[in-house]
Amino acid sequence: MRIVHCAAAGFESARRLASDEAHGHSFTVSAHAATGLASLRARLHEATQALDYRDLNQVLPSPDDAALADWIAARLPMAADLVLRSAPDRGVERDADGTRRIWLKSGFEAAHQLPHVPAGHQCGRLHGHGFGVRLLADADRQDIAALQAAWAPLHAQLNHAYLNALPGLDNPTSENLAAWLWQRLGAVVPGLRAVDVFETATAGSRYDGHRFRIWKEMRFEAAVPFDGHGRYTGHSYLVRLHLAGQVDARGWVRDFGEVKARFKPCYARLDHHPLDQLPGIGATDCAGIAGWIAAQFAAGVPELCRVDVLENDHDGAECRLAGEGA
Ligand SMILES: Nc1nc2c(c(=O)[nH]1)N=C([C@H](O)[C@H](O)COP(=O)(O)OP(=O)(O)OP(=O)(O)O)CN2
Repeated sequence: MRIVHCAAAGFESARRLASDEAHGHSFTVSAHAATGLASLRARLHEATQALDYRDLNQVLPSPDDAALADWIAARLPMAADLVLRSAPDRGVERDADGTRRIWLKSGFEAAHQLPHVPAGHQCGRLHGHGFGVRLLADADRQDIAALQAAWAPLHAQLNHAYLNALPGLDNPTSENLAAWLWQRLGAVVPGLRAVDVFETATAGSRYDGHRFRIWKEMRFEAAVPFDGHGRYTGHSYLVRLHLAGQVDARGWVRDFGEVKARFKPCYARLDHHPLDQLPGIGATDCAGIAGWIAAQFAAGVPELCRVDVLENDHDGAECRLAGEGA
């Protein structure tokens, strides 16, 4: 089990890239590091403040997303993974070892039904979603324009379609959709690293050519000690459970609904409670809460590979288990 702390910051800047007119962005960057949360927060803030309301071409010769992530990483005192977002649909991930992946987010609106779910399951009925899709590819081998070009014909095929009618998608679970997209994009996108499918605002699946990782999010409201003098504060927490594995005969790793149902007893102990009174909890920061949830939940769900807990839009922690850098 490995705890990774997360901090995030934003900056508003202008830049001009080779093919562009000068224009502005609201950038956000989140940093993920195993040690030194206070220093991570402070130095991330310092680095992003140095870019705020700046002409980025005065800072870097070619301030593309990957170069900006390198610039910020060089100003952090510890090894950190970064996720930089230059617009809602694009950005770059930079691992602590310098590996960089660009990402493009898009979506489509479609109808489907899942033919292999148990009788009475809501997803056996004809229904639909505004699906999100995120493509990740090596930054040194791909650019956003090439990803957009590769995605366009697939968008045309999926948007406003009945997914079950498309060849190869007779069982269109999030997992099968991610694998279907991977098969079609792999041939035309050298350096493709992963395909994410966001089925709802709270659930989705990643396929990286080898394994699936699904996630389900829930929110809970809780109190935590604020200082050493008996004062409490509270947060609306987000918990994101990740499960990794292969798909079964139903076409999923585990039903999102089952993940939620299995989490229910744990959820009941968190929601509308003071977290310092949970039996067995150590620290009540996000790291402590994520570790506590992982310990409670992992026994019944061997596919659990990561638990994220965020106390607001900026601050959180990940508890990484087997196969996720634990
Ligand atoms: N592993 C998977 N599980 C489920 C899939 C899937 O593709 N892979 N799909 C479905 C349904 O299509 C469903 O619409 C989405 O599931 P769920 O998250 O349970 O939906 P809700 O919006 O009802 O979730 P709440 O958080 O309870 O509002 C089911 N499972």
